[in-house]
Amino acid sequence: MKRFYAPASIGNFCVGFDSLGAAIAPLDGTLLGDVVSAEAAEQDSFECIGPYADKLPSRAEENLAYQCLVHFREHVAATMPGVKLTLEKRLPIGSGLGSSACSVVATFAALDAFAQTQLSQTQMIELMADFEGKVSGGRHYDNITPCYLGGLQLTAELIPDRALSLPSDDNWRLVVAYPGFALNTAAARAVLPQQLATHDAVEFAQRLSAFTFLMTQHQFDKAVALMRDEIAEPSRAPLIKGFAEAKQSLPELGALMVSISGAGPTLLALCDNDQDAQRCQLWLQQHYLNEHGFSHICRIDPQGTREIKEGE
Ligand SMILES: Nc1ncnc2c1ncn2[C@@H]1O[C@H](COP(=O)(O)OP(=O)(O)OP(=O)(O)O)[C@@H](O)[C@H]1O
Ligand SMILES: N[C@@H](CCO)C(=O)O
Repeated sequence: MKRFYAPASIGNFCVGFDSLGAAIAPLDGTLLGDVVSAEAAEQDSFECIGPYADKLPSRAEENLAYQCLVHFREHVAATMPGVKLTLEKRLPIGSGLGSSACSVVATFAALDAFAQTQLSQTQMIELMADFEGKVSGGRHYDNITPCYLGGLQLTAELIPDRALSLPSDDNWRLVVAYPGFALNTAAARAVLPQQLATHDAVEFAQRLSAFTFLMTQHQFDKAVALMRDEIAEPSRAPLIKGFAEAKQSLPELGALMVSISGAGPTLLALCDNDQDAQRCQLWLQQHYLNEHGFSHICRIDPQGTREIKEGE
């Protein structure tokens, strides 16, 4: 049996709309992501279990993981033996934590290992991005690539091998708070501006290129000081109850930057020490989460998708 874990990720990472993303790992060791297993069977079958399984369509045909299996058999490994695919859905849907990417990445990683197809990194990322594009209303790589490869990734079709891995500060504490309601990614993309003024496009390019350069130079404080999202946040913030208040309150508690994770509604607060992160987390627990929400203090997950043992 092949069993793979794919971690949650933060799309956009504030300054890199559709182009920058980070895989995350809670400091307390919680597996914040989906798990997929592939085991030999007489014929193909699919099961979806786990805490968020009941939030997905009940028909296998509508589940992305099953769609990935059908595609893999038809287009990649026609002679693969029969497989029982099980998705353990551990991330909420429409969370801004790359939930669909997690299922897609874990499924293709498990199938590639099960069928011993040994696809290249680029082939895998392209397969995965096709499926992400199907549901989110746009083909973007910023959840797929960090989820698959780990780390902080500058990622796009025009980038060699689709990904450039950036260093990050070991002191960073990423406080993520999922408020407990869903925001559909396609809906959150529909409110984005259709066009950018030349000045805004130039400033976006300047900000992302300076951020990237400073990160490669390990000048993390200067890089963080540049972090602003003027592309997506202005039009998405009104869709997220409580975001504006959090953005105002958290810097006083030590957050160096407050932004929307991916398409939202998960909020990201960046701190550089545990005490500030704990203060921000407490505020978010008290003011941002409903009874279905959760929060974690995370670091960047350097590993990305990986094989795990049964029971892990
Ligand atoms: N295995 C799956 N995981 C997640 N979504 C799935 C899956 N299978 C089917 N879907 C459907 O795909 C859509 C995913 O919606 P959306 O893109 O908003 O969510 P998301 O990827 O979870 O968002 P985010 O990237 O912000 O976490 C939903 O309609 C959901 O029902
Ligand atoms: N870059 C994508 C991420 C979706 O999680 C967006 O912001 O729409």
